[in-house]
Amino acid sequence: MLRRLASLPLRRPAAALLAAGVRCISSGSVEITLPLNFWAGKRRTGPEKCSKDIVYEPATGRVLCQLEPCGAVEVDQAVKAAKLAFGYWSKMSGMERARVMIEAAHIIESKREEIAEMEVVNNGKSITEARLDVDSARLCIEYYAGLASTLAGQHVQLPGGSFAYTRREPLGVCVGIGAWNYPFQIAAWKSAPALACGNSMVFKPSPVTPVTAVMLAEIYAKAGVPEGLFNVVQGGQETGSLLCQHPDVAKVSFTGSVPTGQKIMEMASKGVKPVTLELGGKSPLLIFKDSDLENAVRGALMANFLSQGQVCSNGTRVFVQKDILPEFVKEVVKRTQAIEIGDPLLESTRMGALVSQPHLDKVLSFVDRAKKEGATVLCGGESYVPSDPKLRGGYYMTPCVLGNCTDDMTCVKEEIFGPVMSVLPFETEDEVLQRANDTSLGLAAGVFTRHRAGERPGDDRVLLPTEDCVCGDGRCRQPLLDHPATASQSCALRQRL
Ligand SMILES: NC(=O)C1=CN([C@@H]2O[C@H](COP(=O)(O)OP(=O)(O)OC[C@H]3O[C@@H](n4cnc5c(N)ncnc54)[C@H](O)[C@@H]3O)[C@@H](O)[C@H]2O)C=CC1
Ligand SMILES: C[N+](C)(C)CCCC(=O)O
Repeated sequence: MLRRLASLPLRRPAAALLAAGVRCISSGSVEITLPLNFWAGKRRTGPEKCSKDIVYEPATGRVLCQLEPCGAVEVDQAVKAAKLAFGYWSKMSGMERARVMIEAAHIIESKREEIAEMEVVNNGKSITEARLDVDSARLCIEYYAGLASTLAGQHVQLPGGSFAYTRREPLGVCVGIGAWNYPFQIAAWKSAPALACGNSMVFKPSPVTPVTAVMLAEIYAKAGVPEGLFNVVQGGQETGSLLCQHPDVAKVSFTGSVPTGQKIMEMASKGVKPVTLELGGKSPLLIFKDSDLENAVRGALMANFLSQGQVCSNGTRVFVQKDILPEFVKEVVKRTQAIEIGDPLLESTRMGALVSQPHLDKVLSFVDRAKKEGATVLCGGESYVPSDPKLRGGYYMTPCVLGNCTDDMTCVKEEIFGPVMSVLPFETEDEVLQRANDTSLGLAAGVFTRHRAGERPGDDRVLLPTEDCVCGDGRCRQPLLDHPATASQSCALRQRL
């Protein structure tokens, strides 16, 4: 049950309050007492005897709720419920499944503000970002609903009039295990494809952010999925292991850190279960001197400070071509210092709180280590106490830009998962490509330039397949419209490669 500690003078429906410009909840006002597990169509309490984990509100440091980690009995009940639901759901046509999923998407749309607010209260990110997360969850469910009825097998003609055919069959009970940075969105991104294909799911959120996955379970139930189709069990490592090892689980989909991903792959391999892993990153962002500086600066800020920097695909190694380094750094630092930090439920806030005190400490210790290893703090990198007294116990820090970085520093090699940007100068394209690729955490990459590879002034290599070549040679892939070379020069370039 969501209870207001400071109750509103007049209890009005959320929509009416919003229309009147009044936020329904405020940081420090929410206490969650409803059970957070959900299986066979209902919220459930955890085991009677268990040591409860405390869940905190990042914006204030207050206790938000207590978590009852599920043990073997509860995990088994959830998997059994999912197995039963699979029997019904897997026999429905794609079109029938799509109808229910579209209904779930409509409900998400109607509850956008409520879900976003609870995400903020539990995770600490700003309300403007949380709303986009809810939209992305809804869009994902809509997308896979659209795909559900298109899943089809193949017909293969064999000699003598015989034929063979293939069918796309669902696997059964799938397990989803999520990280804390996008709690509602990860639950939706994992469940939507699984459900569209006819599977059922038991989802385990991070014990740090248990609140909104249960809201998704209620939404699916309201939309009309069979009881037990999408279940939520709460807990940490032990509950997660029980799920991965359960004999009735057919597949595990995981989002989280590399070390945990390795353990999950190992457990799943013992049961010969397929796994999908979305793990950490230390991605490069390449900024060439010919780029639009305004675009590049905005890109670097987004790629480092979205969700307080707690995004796996963030471009945290920012390689900047030497010629524009001073100008780029000046602008990035100026704008980083202007980022509004504070109450994540306020519309004006651009950066909320990090997810927990231990995580904040870890991020700050990366900044300390960077200093010891010779990096220069160009701005930020310190814990921050907002002026509002109710936020004083929250987990805030000032976003940080590190200069004088080198490739061997810890801040450049390891995933920090916080608002810390490392800036690294480079001279040539070959050099930066080699350095950018020199990582075992290469999840994503970004490039800012006005020219594609092979088109940069002074660069005569042909790297990207584009439109038809002016020379008429089918294998030649020089761009037709903007290539400076004549037909014969273009062929000559190709031959030199
Ligand atoms: N590639 C991607 O899409 C994303 C990757 N991440 C990565 O996740 C990390 C941060 O998230 P955390 O929640 O701290 O990661 P984590 O790996 O500590 O935990 C992730 C989930 O795994 C569970 N878990 C932990 N040990 C387990 C075990 N032995 N068996 C089964 N489940 C277990 C946790 O309870 C949690 O639900 C970062 O490294 C980040 O890069 C986060 C979000 C997205
Ligand atoms: C939603 N998005 C694209 C910003 C991040 C998704 C990956 C992650 O969960 O960290």
